[in-house]
Amino acid sequence: MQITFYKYQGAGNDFVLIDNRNNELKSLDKQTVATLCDRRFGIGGDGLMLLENEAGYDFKMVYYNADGNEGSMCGNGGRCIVAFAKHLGVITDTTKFLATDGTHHAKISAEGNWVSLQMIDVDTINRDGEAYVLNTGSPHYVKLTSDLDVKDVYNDGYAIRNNATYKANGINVNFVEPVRDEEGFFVRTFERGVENETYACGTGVTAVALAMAKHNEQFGSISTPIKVLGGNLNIRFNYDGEKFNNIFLEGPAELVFQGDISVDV
Ligand SMILES: N[C@@H](CCC[C@H](N)C(=O)O)C(=O)O
Repeated sequence: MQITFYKYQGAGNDFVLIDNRNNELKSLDKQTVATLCDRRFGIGGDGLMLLENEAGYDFKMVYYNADGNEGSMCGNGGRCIVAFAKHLGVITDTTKFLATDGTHHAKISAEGNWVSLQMIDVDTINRDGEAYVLNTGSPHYVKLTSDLDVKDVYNDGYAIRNNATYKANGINVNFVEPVRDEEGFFVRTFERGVENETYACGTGVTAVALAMAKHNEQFGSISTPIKVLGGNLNIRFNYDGEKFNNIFLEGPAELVFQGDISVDV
């Protein structure tokens, strides 16, 4: 069967998007998703999303990681699917959609390339040694480090993601360093499901911003700029010393190209 796909990127985290409102794709098997996301044998992407109809919502986001498994929440994917929904005419400038972790509200700029996405509230941050472990829609490990620009993120991230604690369910591993002479942080992430470093991870930078507020005992209404390999993101939230709410992940979401490809379904 021939399908039309759209390739989006948000700060270099890239995705294949498909409009499945007519439910033409009844199911996508693991191998088909992995091949579509393959950078040599397919379109290429860190993940694949289906935009589907859902009663009571503007749309539903169905997210697969590049390895073909259905993933948990993807923050940059969420921002990209909002831009896609605007491109399709499903929404105008605000939206309420359903994802695997629940309801999300978002706003998109008039030009359609800047998305502010509300993330789930967070009330638990655990420790694993010096690292912080929390769930922002996907599970994240956050570790402060130095010399992040030359760090071996692939090997160090792989070792943590595959250690005895995390191997079975996996975890996304974020390394973070404060930016010198500027506000905010530089973050590099080894992503579960891609099983490699990506250029950005939205739920990851959200986890970093919350963990760093706890680490630095910063309370109230907070805005945290974060640099990643693929650009700049910003996280806004409230922290009362126990719970984090009104969490917004903000950044670019751009259509790169579109095309047709044949898939076995
Ligand atoms: N790139 C994503 C994270 C996607 C989910 C993740 N790989 C997982 O299933 O653990 C983001 O922007 O949040």
